[in-house]
Amino acid sequence: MIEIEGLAKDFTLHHQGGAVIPVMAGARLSVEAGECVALTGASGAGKSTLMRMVYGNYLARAGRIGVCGVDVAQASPRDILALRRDRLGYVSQFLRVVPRVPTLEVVAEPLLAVGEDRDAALARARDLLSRLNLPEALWGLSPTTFSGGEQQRVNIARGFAHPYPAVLLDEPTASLDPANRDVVLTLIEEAKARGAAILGIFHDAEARARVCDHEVDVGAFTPRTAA
Ligand SMILES: Nc1ncnc2c1ncn2[C@@H]1O[C@H](COP(=O)(O)OP(=O)(O)OP(=O)(O)O)[C@@H](O)[C@H]1O
Repeated sequence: MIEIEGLAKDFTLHHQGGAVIPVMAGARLSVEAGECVALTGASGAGKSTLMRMVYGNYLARAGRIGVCGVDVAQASPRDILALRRDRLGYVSQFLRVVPRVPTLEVVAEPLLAVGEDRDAALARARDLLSRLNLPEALWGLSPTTFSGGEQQRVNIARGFAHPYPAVLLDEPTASLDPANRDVVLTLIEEAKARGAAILGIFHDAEARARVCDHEVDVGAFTPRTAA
């Protein structure tokens, strides 16, 4: 489902004399269907950089990033957008909200994008928002003014609306109370049970112990020259 081999990344600092900083080399990992793999390693080890390469936001210098039959390292922007629509979900810590779009639509949108029936998409959105304890009074409002934790729950509902075969999670329980954290971990378990391959960053060790099958220490891929 997710197969990474020989992945390398340099950052070129164009505003600092073009200095080239090698941050990753020889990265490899695989996530099978129904598995959740946690990226670990010290701050600055490259966890977020690796996730951004898998999602196609950062270009790799070398290597292969196979996601559901697409090599993201080589794919065209159009193929990456199609992959994100149908097969690869991403729950970041922060919601990027389109102004004036009501919460229910924000959550249903990924389902509508793959051609799901509108009533079914809205029903799924309502179900997720109520499981995540977002008050019904907020569903018709844009999430722009919501609290950090409310926005994170809208983002999680949106990320779990469509049953993507591959999912990236960036600290999905970061600003949640224990009850909502438990709901999110249950959503992750349900996604695994339906065969999703999940790659995530979890600073919450208990969450990692509950849902993750393996850990990959990204520090092992830090080039010596950058250490
Ligand atoms: N856009 C960028 N330009 C230059 N260097 C970058 C950029 N993004 C990340 N880096 C560098 O790449 C390295 C890895 O950063 P990254 O954010 O991936 O680490 P991380 O493991 O996610 O850290 P944290 O746990 O603190 O979030 C760091 O040395 C960082 O300074």
